[in-house]
Amino acid sequence: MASRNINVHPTGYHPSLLAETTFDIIIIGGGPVGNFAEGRLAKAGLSVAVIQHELYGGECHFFGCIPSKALLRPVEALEAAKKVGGAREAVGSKTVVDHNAVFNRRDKIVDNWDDNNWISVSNGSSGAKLVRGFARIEGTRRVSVQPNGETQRYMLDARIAVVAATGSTPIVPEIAGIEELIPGKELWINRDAVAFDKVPESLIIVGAGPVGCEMATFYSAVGSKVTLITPHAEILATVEREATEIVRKSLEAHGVSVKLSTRAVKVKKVAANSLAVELSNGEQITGSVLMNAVGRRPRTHDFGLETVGLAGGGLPLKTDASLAVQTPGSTEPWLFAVGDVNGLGSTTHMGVYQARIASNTILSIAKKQDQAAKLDLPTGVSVTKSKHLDSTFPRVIFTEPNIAAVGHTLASAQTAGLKAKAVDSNFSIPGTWLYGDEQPGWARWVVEEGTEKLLGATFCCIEGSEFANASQVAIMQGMALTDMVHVVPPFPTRGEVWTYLLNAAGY
Ligand SMILES: Cc1cc2nc3c(=O)[nH]c(=O)nc-3n(C[C@H](O)[C@H](O)[C@H](O)COP(=O)(O)OP(=O)(O)OC[C@H]3O[C@@H](n4cnc5c(N)ncnc54)[C@H](O)[C@@H]3O)c2cc1C
Ligand SMILES: NC(=O)c1ccc[n+]([C@@H]2O[C@H](COP(=O)([O-])OP(=O)(O)OC[C@H]3O[C@@H](n4cnc5c(N)ncnc54)[C@H](O)[C@@H]3O)[C@@H](O)[C@H]2O)c1
Repeated sequence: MASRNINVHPTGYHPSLLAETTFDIIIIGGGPVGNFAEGRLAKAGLSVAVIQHELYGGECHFFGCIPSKALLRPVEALEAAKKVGGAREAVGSKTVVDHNAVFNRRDKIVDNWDDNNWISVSNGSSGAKLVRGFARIEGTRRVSVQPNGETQRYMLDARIAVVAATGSTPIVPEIAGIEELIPGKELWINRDAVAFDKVPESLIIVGAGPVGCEMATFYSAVGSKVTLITPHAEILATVEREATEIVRKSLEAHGVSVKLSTRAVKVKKVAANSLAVELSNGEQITGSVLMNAVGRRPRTHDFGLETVGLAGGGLPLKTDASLAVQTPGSTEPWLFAVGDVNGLGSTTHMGVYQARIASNTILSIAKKQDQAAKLDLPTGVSVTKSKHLDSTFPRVIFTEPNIAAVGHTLASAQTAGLKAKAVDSNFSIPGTWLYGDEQPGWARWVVEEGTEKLLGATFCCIEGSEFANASQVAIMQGMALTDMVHVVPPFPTRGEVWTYLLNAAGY
């Protein structure tokens, strides 16, 4: 990340300063998922150490969700205002947001990449001990910490459990010549894209998943000439096609050149600030920066997993429904894996859900070990099993318009062997006319034939990030359309699309 100073306060949390080296719980990774587990376990009365070698708050807080949404929200607000007569005249002829103001606001939101503030907010209220350094597993319930820039490893022991919350790292695509590019300048990963403070003249994004599409949305909205490349027949390949078509057309209307069904195979510097990229279909394109957005893999390499008979090397840590990892030779679970490191729906919200379940399991183990007297067990500690994650996994993609989805798409339901049908509606409803003019929008419920149970939902509309929440509850409760008829959204809101979906299904 060439353009920013990162302040990780290496000295304040050195392992040599620890008064004790045995804790009830050791959490490895201080991202949002480790932060959640730390709070739930330490507040209940367990002694907890959390080991973090980079910024406390993790990828999400400093290089993922938070800065990317800080960049995207002003774009969304401008797009929404442009759709409402009265507000439209007030914002005038502006087609792009003021990028300097957006960057300044983003910098404040991420505390200028200094984690002091987040340490005092999150770690300060949890009561856990923060230790700065790189952690490795060194056997059952044993962990070493290597401070940044040092070779010595300090040993810590856990009485009850070790929680792996180490997140993920970007995959590097196979593109000939990519190793010649200067990281942070000519070659971006997410860290560069969300932390940059200038608008590149042109940006070539490889990969059209959530990261690629969200960054294409932002950089095109501030005037960069963006090319988005995907090997799939449509962007956002795992989302309902009708929704992704709306988003692609919106990107194209904002000047993004979308290259479908092709790959970047070769990159070459042709001049200062100029790269030439060859695509697998023979096309040549140029741009000043190449952004790698082809996905992430669990951070399990160089993690000592072989010392407990497990494979690392970027493979996910496999868990049971309690988020416990089975380790050869252990009868009582002691290793837990939560968040991106287990590969089960790599988003902050799913990681935090898993951390709640894992923490409850750990607290239940602590209670069994006669520690109940010292524990202040939270209500709900008995919930120690996660539900089948694929069936209810909610996701939001913060493009223009947003896509909010939960559970199955029609295609994924059919692939899973379910007899499913689609019920669709557009957003031509009174709530939308009031919300703004000429808004794109589309919604789908995926319903099981015969039982009429809801299996999945997708909503694509402006400022639509919260739309899938009610459908998630319906799926979780096993609700059928016959029950959903009695759920009444208020008039005149865009939430009434629920009623129009019921109409379309014949209810
Ligand atoms: C650009 C971008 C935008 C995103 N937007 C969203 C969004 O809007 N909503 C959403 O839900 N998700 C989003 N995500 C995904 C989200 O960031 C991740 O799912 C989330 O950060 C996972 O949290 P985590 O705690 O598991 O891992 P991380 O946030 O990666 O934190 C793990 C931390 O552990 C540390 N660590 C790793 N190994 C060790 C070790 N051995 N010793 C010590 N420390 C270690 C790392 O330094 C890291 O900071 C986005 C991701 C990206 C890249
Ligand atoms: N709003 C959100 O919740 C949000 C936003 C951003 C990221 N995330 C999460 O962060 C993680 C990373 O996101 P992402 O978009 O980087 O990964 P992704 O895996 O979701 O998408 C990457 C895409 O790149 C494609 N791809 C693979 N190799 C390629 C190549 N050589 N050339 C071109 N395309 C290639 C993949 O098939 C895939 O479609 C995901 O788990 C995502 O859910 C979430």
